[in-house]
Amino acid sequence: MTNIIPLSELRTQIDAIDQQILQLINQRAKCALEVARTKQAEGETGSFYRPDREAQVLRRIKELNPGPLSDDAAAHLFREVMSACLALEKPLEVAYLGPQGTFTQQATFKHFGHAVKDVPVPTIHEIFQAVETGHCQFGVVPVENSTEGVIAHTLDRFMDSPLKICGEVEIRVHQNLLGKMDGLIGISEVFSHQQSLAQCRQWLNTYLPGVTVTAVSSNAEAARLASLDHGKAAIAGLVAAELYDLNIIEKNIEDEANNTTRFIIIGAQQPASTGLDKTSILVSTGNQSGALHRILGPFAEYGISMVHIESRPSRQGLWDYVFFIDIEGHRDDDAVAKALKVLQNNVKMLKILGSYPKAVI
Ligand SMILES: C=C(O[C@@H]1C=C(C(=O)O)C=C[C@H]1O)C(=O)O
Repeated sequence: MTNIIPLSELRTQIDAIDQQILQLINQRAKCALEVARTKQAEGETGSFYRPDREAQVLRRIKELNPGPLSDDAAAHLFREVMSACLALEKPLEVAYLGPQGTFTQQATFKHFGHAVKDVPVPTIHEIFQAVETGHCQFGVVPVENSTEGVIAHTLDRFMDSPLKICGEVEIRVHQNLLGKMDGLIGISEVFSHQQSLAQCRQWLNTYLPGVTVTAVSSNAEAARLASLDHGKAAIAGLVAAELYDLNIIEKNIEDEANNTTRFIIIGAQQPASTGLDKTSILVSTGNQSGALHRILGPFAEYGISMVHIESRPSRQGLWDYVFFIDIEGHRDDDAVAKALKVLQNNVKMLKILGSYPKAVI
């Protein structure tokens, strides 16, 4: 028989370990504060947050992790430790698509940790504005969903914004039917954001045929409305259920099993190369033949993978388009720099929206 260690002894061990962890974390926090002082002494102003350095710290933790904690669990713990360390100086102010309880808020905490000051903002346009005016240092906006495709508002806003993309984060999006009722019978209306409604279209047709479906400004707003009327339901995340004290009538009602939304972090910063980065660009060719060839040629020539391409009307002429493109690598990496230089000569306009570390957690 294996030797069973008494509970009291295990708890004594855990208490002693916790004391050591606490001391070490505080030692780390003091170091992080010193980093801030050094940055200040070197003349840096504004935020001491460094997305490139944070990505490297988290990647290293995953590599070093001996287990039994999973690499992801270890990285999440360190995400929070870093967040708390950075907040000692001054918590970052991050604008996100509110109100509280949205998936964008979840994405904000996943990327920055919980020590940020999260500032709910009602529209994507105003999130850009909040960062452009310096009201917040960073913003978090959805950019694409695996079921529904790009969020056009976000892409379009980049056409005239000086802001850069300085990070990305993905959230596995589970949709749920929430309400004050106990089941599907008697539901007269369902509220949700238009993206979420689209992600649950088949489910709604199958289980709530003929029920009025109304798009509102956010899932959290839908949950709030459902909390006011016992005959009306909302489609939203579980955080919204808790926030508005709603029953979970049906869980995971999204049509696609891997429904995932990608969010980007916008700000004035331009992170340094980490070796595992992406670069997003905006390209306009004018209404010419062979336009796509001129765009893709330089990437093929320098062996650069394109992860995403999306076209949007340029709004500068009928059938004139701009392309939003994500490639692998950082603008300072040799091959990417060379390809972008060639591209610049091939097209009417090239705007680098940012080079940033690939999502780590
Ligand atoms: C400590 C630094 O500053 C901040 C805090 C970090 C941390 O706690 O590890 C990492 C990057 C920055 O966001 C640093 O630049 O090294």
